[in-house]
Amino acid sequence: MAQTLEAIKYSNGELYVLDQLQLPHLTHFDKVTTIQDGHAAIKEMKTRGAPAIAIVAALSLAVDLQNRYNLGEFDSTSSAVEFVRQSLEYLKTSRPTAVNLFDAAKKLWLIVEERAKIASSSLDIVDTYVKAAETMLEEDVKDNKNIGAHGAKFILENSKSSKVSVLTHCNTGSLATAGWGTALGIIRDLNQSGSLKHAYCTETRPYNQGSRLTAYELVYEKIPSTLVCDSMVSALLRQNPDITAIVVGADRVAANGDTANKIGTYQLAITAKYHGVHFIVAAPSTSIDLTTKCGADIVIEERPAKEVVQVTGAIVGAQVTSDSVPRETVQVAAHGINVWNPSFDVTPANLISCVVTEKGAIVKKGSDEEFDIASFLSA
Ligand SMILES: CSC[C@@H](O)[C@@H](O)C(=O)COP(=O)(O)O
Repeated sequence: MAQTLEAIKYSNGELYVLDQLQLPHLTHFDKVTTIQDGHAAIKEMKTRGAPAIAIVAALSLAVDLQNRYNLGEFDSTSSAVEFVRQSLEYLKTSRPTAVNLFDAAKKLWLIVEERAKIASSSLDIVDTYVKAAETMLEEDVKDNKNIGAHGAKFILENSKSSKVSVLTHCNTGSLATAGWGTALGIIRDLNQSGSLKHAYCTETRPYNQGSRLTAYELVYEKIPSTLVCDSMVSALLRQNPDITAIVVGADRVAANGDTANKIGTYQLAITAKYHGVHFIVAAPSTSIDLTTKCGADIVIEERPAKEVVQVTGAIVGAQVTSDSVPRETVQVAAHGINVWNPSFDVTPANLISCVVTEKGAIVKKGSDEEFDIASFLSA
């Protein structure tokens, strides 16, 4: 089986981030040396996907801190601590919806704040922060593999057939995480065990994470798969009773199970319910925000109108080299039309069959058919 793709390369204090705006045409890594580079990569969506956003933010501060320490910029322990605090606040302003970034910033700050009570030098603070950020990178791949295994088990246990077809939305794979992926990790797991009949991925308008990124991952790993436009899913489910489940990721799961994910997820959940197809949310527990009671409290990012009215792609037939692919941006909508471009929507918990985390599959219990996520996580 082919190696999974990599979006984040980090070693010896150096960070390179795959520029996903160039995919699927060109593999180009940008070197990230400052928190400003990390912030821009996230805001411009060169790197995206809830777990990857958190990890790139955390590691951009790790490299920035080390560089500043080597240049002698911290004259005291408290100056290093203050730099960490301000940098985490700044990184949190890059994108608002995915909770993983806020969760990571909170955990990293708590570790540094605790260490600051006994640290005798700025180096101690730098080392403590860097180690904590590196641990997040390592943990994410482990968590994704567990999500993949739990999700595949849930689907197979709830299917009449030993080989299943599934549909996914947006990109939740190696490109959206430190590796392997969440919802796409479930597809990988099913494929690896010979239990996947076919995977379908949506285009995921307007930003096309499905056709540009998920399709790229599926083709790269030779997973049997088909791309459909977002508007084709209901027709596909009606025509193809083999599709057992729709699996999606999450940017934030509220305490009651309401889930913010890529725009278009909600309509998939409605059609899944109508067609009797399992609707599965796959996410690390770091995507669960128990402080947000329900979906109405989740801040939904709105993106620029140009992402809807324009399309950028490689020019068909143009001369391609290993480091450049001629690309063109064209206007596809009528000039002057008003645009609404929310990047995410909220799927109510009552449309979700199960939330799969690295700790297992959370299903609804009792006659009121509600998730008890807090008890599951604390068990
Ligand atoms: C494992 S990634 C989960 C989600 O972050 C994913 O489904 C998604 O909505 C990504 O949105 P994006 O705008 O590309 O960052």
